[in-house]
Amino acid sequence: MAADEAVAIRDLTFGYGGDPIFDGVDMAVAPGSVSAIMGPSGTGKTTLLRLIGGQIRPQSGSVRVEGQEVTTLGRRSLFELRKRLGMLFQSGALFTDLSVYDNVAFPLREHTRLSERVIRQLVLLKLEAVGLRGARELMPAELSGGMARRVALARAVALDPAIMLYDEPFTGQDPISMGVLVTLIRELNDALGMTSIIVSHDVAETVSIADYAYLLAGGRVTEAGTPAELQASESAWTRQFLGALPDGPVPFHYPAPPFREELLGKGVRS
Ligand SMILES: Nc1ncnc2c1ncn2[C@@H]1O[C@H](COP(=O)(O)OP(=O)(O)OP(=O)(O)O)[C@@H](O)[C@H]1O
Repeated sequence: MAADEAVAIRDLTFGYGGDPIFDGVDMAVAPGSVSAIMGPSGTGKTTLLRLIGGQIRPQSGSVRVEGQEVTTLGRRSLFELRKRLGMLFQSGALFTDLSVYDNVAFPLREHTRLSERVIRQLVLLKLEAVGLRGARELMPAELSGGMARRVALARAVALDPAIMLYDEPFTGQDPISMGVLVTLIRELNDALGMTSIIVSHDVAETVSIADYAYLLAGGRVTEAGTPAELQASESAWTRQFLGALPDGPVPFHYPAPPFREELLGKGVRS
């Protein structure tokens, strides 16, 4: 079934058992776009990716991926759907006992019946796309952190997913590797005709390649728009968040009595 939206979320509510994490989330991700999901720690960004991937089910609401309702899919259909979803998570380590080549070949050998000759073409193509065709014989222990993340990216797109989900893809990277990854994510999205959703605390880098960004807070999407629209937002909170400003509606200072009073010992018991 053709879908106007790569991912469409409507009136989503979810909680792990305690307080609800989502209370009416709506989101519409256009095919071919790069979208950023941002928000303070603990607002549920990773949880939202898990709901999109069908790893967890919401209490109510709808999550459609390429027109398919994920929340009611059975195991077999979910398995099929996941082949269309690529995931690059911060914790997604490489198999340490497999070479770079075999790491990228792994999903192809696992999920397809392609011959080794075809698999070789595909692996070399993906490694070329991330600039590491020449590193195919290396073992993961011989790679820098940036190279390892790029191999993981090549592995994540090995099956040509329609949608790529990234969870904190830049964490732990030096500025050069981060710049390479940022550009790569955008280029791969466009070259492979994917849709990408990125959860990241690296606001400036993520926004620099995003077509659209969602800010999550308090169980909802508090603001959504193009980076330019968000930068021009009337909300002081949004501007503070996007500009990484230390002070604003989210105060720098934990609530405390006036400093002068404390220095002078007023109201201090000990
Ligand atoms: N498996 C789980 N069981 C119970 N609670 C969980 C589970 N996973 C996450 N949580 C809680 O759900 C809330 C949202 O977590 P989540 O990791 O989705 O947030 P996040 O926005 O991705 O955070 P961060 O930016 O710090 O990575 C947090 O309060 C977290 O403690």
